[in-house]
Amino acid sequence: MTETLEQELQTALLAVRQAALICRTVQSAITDEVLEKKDKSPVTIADFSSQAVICRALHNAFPEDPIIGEEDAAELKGPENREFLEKIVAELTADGIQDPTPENVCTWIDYGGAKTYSDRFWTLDPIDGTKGFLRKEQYAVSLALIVEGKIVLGVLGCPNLPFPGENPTAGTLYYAIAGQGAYALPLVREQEPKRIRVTTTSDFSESRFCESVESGHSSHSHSQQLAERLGISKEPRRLDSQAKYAVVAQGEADIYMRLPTRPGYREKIWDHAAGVLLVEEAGGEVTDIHGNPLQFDQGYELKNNQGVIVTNGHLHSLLIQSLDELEF
Ligand SMILES: Nc1ncnc2c1ncn2[C@@H]1O[C@H](COP(=O)(O)O)[C@@H](O)[C@H]1OP(=O)(O)O
Ligand SMILES: [Mg+2]
Ligand SMILES: [Mg+2]
Ligand SMILES: [Mg+2]
Repeated sequence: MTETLEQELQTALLAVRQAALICRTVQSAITDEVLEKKDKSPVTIADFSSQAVICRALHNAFPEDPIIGEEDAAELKGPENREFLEKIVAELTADGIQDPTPENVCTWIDYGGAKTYSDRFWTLDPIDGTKGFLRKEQYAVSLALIVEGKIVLGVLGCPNLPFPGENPTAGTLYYAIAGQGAYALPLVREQEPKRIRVTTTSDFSESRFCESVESGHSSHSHSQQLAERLGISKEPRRLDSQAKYAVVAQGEADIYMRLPTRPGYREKIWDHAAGVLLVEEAGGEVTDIHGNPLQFDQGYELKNNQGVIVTNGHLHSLLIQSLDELEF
């Protein structure tokens, strides 16, 4: 990568930080402001507010860049959801965003409406782990830039993950640029970025894995069988969202398993892109369950991949081999 991506990095860090702080405000006040999407998954004022501010910032800085975002404003435009839209407007007004009229908010959200692959695009999950967000547990704001099918920049805002090596619940902002390493910044405090690295564990008996809280997103029974086969005895760490990638990248777990619960599900690119680069730049390895690289040039889904396996690198090939043998 000869380009420095400095402007992209600064724009992305500023936007994700702002969105993460908005999410934190909404999470601390959360009541029952949830919409149900067509696929029955929840979406909140914070998901829409986060997508609005990030897409607005990206559009201002890089008007030509398509954004493949998770949410769209279609449902917000219906009269039955006017009150919900007004709440987003009120939230963005309180956050000091300029001119957040209902129309502008919908326009900003829909900047994230690209669906197809292009040579250079952003992908955004305004809140990854909405279920964790609603439980007041882990969630992440995830943004990545993909150029010619390769993830070149990833930013992950994790408002409820403590800064590595510190206790307070102040939250952490992670970023990685291809070829330049993975870093953590406190979400609120000004500080030099701290380089993060995966563990050097090469023995499964000393390893710990993490996985989804939701057994509907990743099979807990299969991960347990695999753990037994490999001699992993430590309890898994269960947490929502791409925070799992951050936990592996900063060496707090050695493995993240995402094992399919049904054959037809295809992972979405915004659920992985930022996390993948973070782990790779921290020295780790990411593939699907068959050991194939994740392909980010197939549109909004990882069409040619099934599940995801993330490790510190040392444990990767043996883990994939055991998965193969288990033939789930
Ligand atoms: N059957 C499934 N398998 C894997 N991931 C899923 C499945 N259904 C939903 N998801 C996605 O898992 C992500 C959360 O993952 P985690 O459990 O690791 O926190 C969400 O983005 C969610 O997408 P969606 O936004 O459509 O709900
Ligand atoms: Mg969702
Ligand atoms: Mg989401
Ligand atoms: Mg998600």
